[in-house]
Amino acid sequence: MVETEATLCFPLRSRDDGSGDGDDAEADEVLLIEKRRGLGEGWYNGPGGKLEPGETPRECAIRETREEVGLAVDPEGLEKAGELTFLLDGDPHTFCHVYRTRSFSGEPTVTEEARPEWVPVDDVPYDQMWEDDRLWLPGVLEGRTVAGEFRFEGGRPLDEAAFVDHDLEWDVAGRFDR
Ligand SMILES: Nc1nc2c([nH]c(=O)n2[C@H]2C[C@H](O)[C@@H](COP(=O)(O)OP(=O)(O)OP(=O)(O)O)O2)c(=O)[nH]1
Repeated sequence: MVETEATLCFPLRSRDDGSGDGDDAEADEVLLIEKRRGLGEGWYNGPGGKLEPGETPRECAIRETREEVGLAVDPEGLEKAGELTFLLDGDPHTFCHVYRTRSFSGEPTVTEEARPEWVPVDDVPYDQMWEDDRLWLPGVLEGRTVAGEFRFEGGRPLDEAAFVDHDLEWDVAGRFDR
């Protein structure tokens, strides 16, 4: 099986926590999408998708975020947060570059592919996401870096396979070359 290269991008913003208690505590929110078609349809995820020929992962993350939710991400502020390998029945299926950013402009809009939604980082709907996300996304949203391998079995497409096990390494920024 030929491995696909893909990206995910998690835009973050700070919001007044609304407690009205007089301090300036801010709660972070992350822009998730409800995916409206393709792999992972009906689940929440970050904007993202497969690399096009000749495209770098960073270019792909920026393009997909623009196409799926209409946000213009500033390349300078795009921070590499993870590299995830998804294996299906023992074979590499997708290698996914994960980014986060606080530098973008525009307002998220609904497209044919995605319905965007700002979600508090401590209230991410992990029960409506890929099963592995609860293992790595909380750390990514806290600012950490991660390298992970996730093994799925017994099906094609990937989103109908069973998640069987994983390996994770944290704080691996030195390993990322782009
Ligand atoms: N959060 C998360 N994302 C995943 C997992 N596995 C996985 O492939 N993805 C991501 C990588 C890609 O961003 C996305 C799949 O690519 P895609 O959105 O282009 O797929 P698609 O089939 O809809 O492609 P297309 O028809 O639009 O070309 O899903 C996972 O376990 N967790």
